[in-house]
Amino acid sequence: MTEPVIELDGVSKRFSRKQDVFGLLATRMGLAKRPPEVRAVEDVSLRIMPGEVVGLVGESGCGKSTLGRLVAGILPMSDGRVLHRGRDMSTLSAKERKRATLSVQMIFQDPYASLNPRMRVADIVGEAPRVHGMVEGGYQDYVAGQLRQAGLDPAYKERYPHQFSGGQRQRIGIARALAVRPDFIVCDEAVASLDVSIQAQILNLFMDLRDRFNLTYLFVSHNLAVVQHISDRVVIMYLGRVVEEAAVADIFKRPNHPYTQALLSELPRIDVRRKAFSAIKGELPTPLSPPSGCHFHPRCPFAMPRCSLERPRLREVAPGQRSACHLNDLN
Ligand SMILES: Nc1ncnc2c1ncn2[C@@H]1O[C@H](COP(=O)(O)OP(=O)(O)OP(=O)(O)O)[C@@H](O)[C@H]1O
Repeated sequence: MTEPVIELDGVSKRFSRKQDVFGLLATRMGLAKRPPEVRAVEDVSLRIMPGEVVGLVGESGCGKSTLGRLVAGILPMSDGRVLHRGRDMSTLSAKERKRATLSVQMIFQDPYASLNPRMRVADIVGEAPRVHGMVEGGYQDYVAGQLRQAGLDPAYKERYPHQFSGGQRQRIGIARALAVRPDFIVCDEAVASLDVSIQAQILNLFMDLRDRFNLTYLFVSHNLAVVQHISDRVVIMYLGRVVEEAAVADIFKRPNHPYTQALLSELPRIDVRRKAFSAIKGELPTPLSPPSGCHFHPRCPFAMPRCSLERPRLREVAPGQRSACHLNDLN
């Protein structure tokens, strides 16, 4: 059986909320409770297979970026394990971990903020492979090759990031990520800040690179049209939990979870039968004190008494489609 490139096993992330100095003193002296925790990601298990593009979708604040950062290893977990090609990242030796960390790269929404403005493009792209002894042939040729691969003219390699357009900067970010030869890339809203025509070019570049280098992607986005275009499989998150996952065609044709249905109803061309959900009721509750049971129940038009009491488990509702909703037990 093929092994997943990335596997998450019960991954959670809690952030402790900052307190002011009086709150901190009161907590230290035992006069006040510990500061409340933000449960950004709760018990997520996921397998991503070689060559797959998995779209990660949900409203703002539901934990997508946090999950992406946990996968990329740039944020420590509170609980759970992330396995890269079957190996638990936390149990690797320092040398092995360095190699595994390089294998999983991240591309961010704001290419400008993620590039050092004082570094020339050649160094932005070439520094990590040079430090890690990955440069094949001459350094200048290696950098030129990496830039070319991302669709940039190597003649500009002595320039600084501010001398490039938004789309070109994102290509620099892509060249930097690819230069250390990853097999898995987390794209966190990687095209969200670009014009629509540039978005299409960058999405096509991601697809070309996947085919050329056998890459696997976790594609974090709140744009359903982009996710539909690029993904093989879609994972829907709500308030830190995965509520549904399925092949892209199944998610868009027959969404199971009421939250997925509500999200899709915001796409204009979706089946009118789902118009009952045309806007998701109410605001996303705070992850400081999420609703009991199914987190979605206060906003769900189908909520039953059980939904506020018991957390629904993700279970298979059709081949390859898993959903966490008590309604499925009524069928
Ligand atoms: N460093 C942090 N410290 C405290 N809370 C945090 C931190 N990072 C994220 N959070 C909280 O964790 C929750 C999930 O945030 P996250 O950014 O992962 O969501 P998201 O779905 O990616 O949203 P967006 O699309 O707006 O980026 C939010 O309530 C956020 O405020």
